[in-house]
Amino acid sequence: MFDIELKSISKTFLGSDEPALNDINIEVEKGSIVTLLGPSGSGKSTTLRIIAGFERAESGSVAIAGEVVSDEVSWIPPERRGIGMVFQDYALFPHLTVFNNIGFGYKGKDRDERIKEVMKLVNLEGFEKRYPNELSGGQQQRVALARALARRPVVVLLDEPFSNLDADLRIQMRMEVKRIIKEAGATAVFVSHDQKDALSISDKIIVMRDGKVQQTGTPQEIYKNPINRFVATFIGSSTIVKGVISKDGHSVLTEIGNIVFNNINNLNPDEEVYVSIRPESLKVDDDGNIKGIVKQMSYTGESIELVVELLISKDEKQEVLIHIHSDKIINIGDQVKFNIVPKAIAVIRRDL
Ligand SMILES: Nc1ncnc2c1ncn2[C@@H]1O[C@H](COP(=O)(O)OP(=O)(O)OP(=O)(O)O)[C@@H](O)[C@H]1O
Repeated sequence: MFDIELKSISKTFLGSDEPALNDINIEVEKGSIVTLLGPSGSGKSTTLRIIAGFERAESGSVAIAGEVVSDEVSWIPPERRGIGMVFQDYALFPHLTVFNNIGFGYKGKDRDERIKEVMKLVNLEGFEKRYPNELSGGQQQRVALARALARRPVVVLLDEPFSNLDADLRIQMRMEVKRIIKEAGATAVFVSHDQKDALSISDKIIVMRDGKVQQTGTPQEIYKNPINRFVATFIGSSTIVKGVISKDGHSVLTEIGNIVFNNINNLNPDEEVYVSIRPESLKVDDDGNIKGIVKQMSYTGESIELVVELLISKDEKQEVLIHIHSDKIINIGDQVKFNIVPKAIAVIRRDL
């Protein structure tokens, strides 16, 4: 059962030649967390606003909990769609206490009881009488989330909810927000341009670019099997090399060597392809059969990230990304040898 269904949604803003959304189809399963992920201008916020009813599509339909809320003939306004919103800046009322912010607009008989319940859920007990300016960023976000959940919405929509938090708090709040949404049993759609937020919080990721859906899948599917070059380089880092499928169809002959695959789906012998190689698939090894020179190096604490340049032919070079998880001392200008290990390597069609 889907709590959100977008069918063939298109939208071109007045005065613009290019559509902001071009034939978008999205299905969000009940109780799941889905992230719309893409670069600036890819159409994420417009999609969210169309689901919420702040914007109307020219064509296509939107259904929430099985009911059509928008199509060519019908229109249900935002306040009657059973939606809770968390905005990027949280949009808390500065003159209201935490208690009254959370209860704002809630008219049910169980108001006080429900506010207490959601305050417990978001771990804000004891903060009832505080005002928003007396709260930390993470606490403000909890209030915004509690307010969105108070009315027991079918769907919660969150627009870049982590962008105002510093790095440590961001990691903590990702896990916390996920817990809260799952405990509340809500269906949630996030908008994000941050791949780490998307990978860590989502059951499914919808990757968008130029108003189109590029790929939909679990974080693992998107990371391990990106469908095109854009997805491979936008989510995580990847080295892209050119290759040709071998005659027997079991390997790809690339500029940096022959890579064997167990199964290459839907690709023909001699077909020209790209291969996306994640940094953890290149293993530095003194007996390795690929050689290169270290051009850049950065130490992140967890690993050493290298950019290594290989000489492919007299006038062609290829840079590859390698992550090392050891105390090995490597300097810029050193020669390194490495092998390809089939951990996270994907064959990508050239025409997608
Ligand atoms: N109200 C508007 N009027 C005209 N054009 C708009 C309007 N809102 C969005 N657009 C355009 O529609 C396209 C998609 O914008 P949208 O805000 O949905 O992208 P986004 O992926 O959310 O980007 P960001 O991460 O920067 O918020 C962009 O080209 C943008 O300029």
